[in-house]
Amino acid sequence: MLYAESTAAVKRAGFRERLSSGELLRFPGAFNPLSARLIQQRGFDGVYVSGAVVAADLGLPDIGLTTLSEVAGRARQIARMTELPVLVDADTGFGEPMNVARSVQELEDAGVAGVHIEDQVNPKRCGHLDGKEVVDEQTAINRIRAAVQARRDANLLIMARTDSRAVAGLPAAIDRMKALVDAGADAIFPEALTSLAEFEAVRAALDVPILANMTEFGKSELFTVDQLRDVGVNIVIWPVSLLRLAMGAALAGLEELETAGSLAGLLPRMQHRADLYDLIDYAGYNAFDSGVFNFTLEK
Ligand SMILES: C[C@](O)(C(=O)O)[C@H](CC(=O)O)C(=O)O
Ligand SMILES: [Mg+2]
Repeated sequence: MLYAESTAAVKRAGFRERLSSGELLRFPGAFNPLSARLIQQRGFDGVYVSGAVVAADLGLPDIGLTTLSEVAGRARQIARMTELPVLVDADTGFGEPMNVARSVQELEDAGVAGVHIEDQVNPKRCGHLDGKEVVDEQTAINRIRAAVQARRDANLLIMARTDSRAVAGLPAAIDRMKALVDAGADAIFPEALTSLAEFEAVRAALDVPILANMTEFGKSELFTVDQLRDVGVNIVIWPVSLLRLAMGAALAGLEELETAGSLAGLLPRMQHRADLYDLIDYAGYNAFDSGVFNFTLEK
């Protein structure tokens, strides 16, 4: 009932422990707190909060228009509804290194277990689009140093994302990744790698956990969990996938309404009321105050 039982500190410590085991952790992106609960119910390892999804949800493109407050607010709503660790996309950190520091503290207060900060210039864009630009290495390092110094819980994972692969090629990108690890990054998000061999090369060059971004319609082939595990990836995200699936289903529903005039034919494709109530633990509220919330439902 109500919010998750685990504190943020417990979730962060658990995340660190699982990461140190070297296994591959699966983090689908939640587009709202309810979908985060579905991710948890299905036994995934963590929840990703995508900047692209926060923006798209507001009807905006992913070009750095969303504010720290909007992202932290969404991250807080999601983190408090799941026992799983939440990894949040902090884009470029929302400004200069001092802004990065404040962003990290705000997101830490929101209860997330990890934050990633990238080296794109502002205005940024999706890492799988052409025409990206990255800041110079010292600026990228300064962002990560500021993030590391700002956290108050040493278990908050600071992940450095670099978009340099598409801009400067893999060898230069790997040099930058090493510099970001030296600056204190706990993990690396090598954006827009194109092949499993590239993940293997990054794995061989670094001693910290690495993340694979399996976003659709981008530059990366959609590798399987097994393929990514075999090349030593530690976290895989499907950042926008649930939103894409949900929007696809919503469109199909609207088309059915237009043509059939009723949604009766789509009932088998819908989440049943009973499953929704299960996901939000309606029974827990019923037990808390059966005088007000009692309700039974046949499926
Ligand atoms: C991971 C990402 O940063 C996100 O915001 O989810 C995006 C995903 C996308 O736009 O497909 C990205 O830049 O890769
Ligand atoms: Mg993003």
